[in-house]
Amino acid sequence: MTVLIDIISGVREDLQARRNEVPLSEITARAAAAEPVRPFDLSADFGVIAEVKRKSPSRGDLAEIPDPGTLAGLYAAGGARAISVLTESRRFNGSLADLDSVRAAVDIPVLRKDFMVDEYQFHEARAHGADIVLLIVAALDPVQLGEFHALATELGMTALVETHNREELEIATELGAELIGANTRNLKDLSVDTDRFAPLAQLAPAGCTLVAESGVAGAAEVSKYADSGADLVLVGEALVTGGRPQAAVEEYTALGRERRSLSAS
Ligand SMILES: O=P(O)(O)OC[C@@H](O)[C@@H](O)c1c[nH]c2ccccc12
Repeated sequence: MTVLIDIISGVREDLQARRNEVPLSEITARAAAAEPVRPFDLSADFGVIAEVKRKSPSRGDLAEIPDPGTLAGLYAAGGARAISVLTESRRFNGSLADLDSVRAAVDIPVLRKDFMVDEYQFHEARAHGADIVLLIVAALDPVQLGEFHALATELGMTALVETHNREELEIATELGAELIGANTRNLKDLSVDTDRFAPLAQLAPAGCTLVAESGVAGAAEVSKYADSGADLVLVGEALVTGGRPQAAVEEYTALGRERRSLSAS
């Protein structure tokens, strides 16, 4: 069984438990009553989506993060464009409580980073204040992907449509996704190869906002992704383990902007 299928079966079990506590009718009502969405400006300058990530299936425990709100505050002070919060519990040790504390601590958009496979999770994301949700093309059939994209949009959220290869990028393009992620980590075997970004960036539709996901260990990868056309970089591990979250976000943002302006001229 691939890692992705395995993760999703755990996600479905946990979801069933939450659903027994709070039925769909109740979660949709909570979503409708939630704080308004913070719009994510797709036309802004190069930026960093900074992730709150405690653990990962490939690397195990990364950082304790006793207070995700405090970490998010440092990211925001460094100029992060959005905060990504892992809410998957079994492999990433995340939670909706983390999403709540981050949303309360900052005033920039917050991404619920999870394996979204059921309509319930979108209402739940919004009920917990999410402004952006992740849609993983590899995890969904094209019909579901279309339905979930429409649902996220209907709820006012922006969907980050994550791709890993040419075929998935074509599906994201067909969908009309405005925010497309190219993940250099293959979710089927978890290997990262930063060289995967450039060929995908080449294929991205004109006018979309492109996010380079995974594999940023430091400035070198930020430059590499920006030079290949990334509008945003999504960084987890390096920020939670590096000990200087605010300075690193500042540095990556400045560097990416510089590289983008060089490649534009
Ligand atoms: O820690 P990294 O290598 O900076 O990666 C961050 C992010 O790209 C990664 O957490 C991620 C990308 N897509 C995902 C989907 C599910 C869970 C996690 C992810």
